[in-house]
Amino acid sequence: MSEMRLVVVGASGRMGRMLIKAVAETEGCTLVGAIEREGSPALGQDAGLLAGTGLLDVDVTDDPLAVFAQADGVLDFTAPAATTAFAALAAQARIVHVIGTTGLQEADFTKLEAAARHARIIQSGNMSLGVNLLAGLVRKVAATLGEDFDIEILEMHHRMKVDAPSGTALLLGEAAAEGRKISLKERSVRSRDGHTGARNPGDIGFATLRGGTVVGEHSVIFAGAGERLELSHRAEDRSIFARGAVRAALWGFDKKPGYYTMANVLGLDQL
Ligand SMILES: NC(=O)C1=CN([C@@H]2O[C@H](COP(=O)(O)OP(=O)(O)OC[C@H]3O[C@@H](n4cnc5c(N)ncnc54)[C@H](O)[C@@H]3O)[C@@H](O)[C@H]2O)C=CC1
Ligand SMILES: O=C(O)C1=N[C@H](C(=O)O)C[C@H](O)C1
Repeated sequence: MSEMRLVVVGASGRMGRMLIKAVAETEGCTLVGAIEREGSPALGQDAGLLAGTGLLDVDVTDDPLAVFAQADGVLDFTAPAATTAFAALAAQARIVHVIGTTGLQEADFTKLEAAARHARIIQSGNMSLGVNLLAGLVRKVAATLGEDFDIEILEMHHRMKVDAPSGTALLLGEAAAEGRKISLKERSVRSRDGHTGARNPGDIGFATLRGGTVVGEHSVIFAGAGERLELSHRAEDRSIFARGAVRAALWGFDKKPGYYTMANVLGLDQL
């Protein structure tokens, strides 16, 4: 099979630079484009120099249409409005679109599902092996323990993160809700303040911490009477997400158009 030609969008972001490096270091793929938003100071710079890998002879541009036409896949860790626009372009170009962007709302997911009629969309709030394995464990524990164990999800991220709860916290909440056979939308409690009254049995609570340079920490707490079980993941380096995204793109290369997740890529969908 020929080398997969990949584009990184959001090239100068924290994840964008990690993705450029991961593509450059992975066999079987090659970087053919790097996209940034209009007005970004990174425009015109060499993507490799930007990412600290050495010259790659790929200039950062703000013209995705021309670049997607020459590519097999796009790696996208940007922002919801950008991601839905890139999905439409990926559908037009019939390519793989790996989406790590979080903070997506229902209307955004509807657009991504429409794009998945022609693109191979692989979307996940967390591209690491550890978190996707954790989600499987959470689903099993939630199914095993009854409603007398309260589920609370705690996350901490760096001070620059703009969305809450994190995509990972929501992914873990969905796994817990699936295990319990309830709807997360109906049972999630996103914040508490003031006289809230006692906790409703069966709710799934979320708590968010932000500060410093924390890459990403998540705990799912099952709190019962007299005992507590905690399942946790700590990301120590953003490269785990970037390597996961490149692995997802390579996995998607020979797949049919559709909407896939990291659990499909990692073969954890039956867990
Ligand atoms: N699913 C996962 O495993 C992970 C997801 N993320 C998510 O990825 C996203 C980005 O995170 P960071 O890299 O930390 O943020 P960042 O703010 O450092 O990077 C985002 C980049 O996207 C660019 N961008 C925004 N709109 C654009 C457009 N229309 N065209 C081209 N570029 C555009 C920005 O200029 C910026 O350089 C967030 O939603 C974050 O939560 C982050 C890490 C792991
Ligand atoms: O913004 C981040 O940094 C991260 N975002 C993802 C999320 O929202 O869960 C994944 C990871 O935890 C880092």
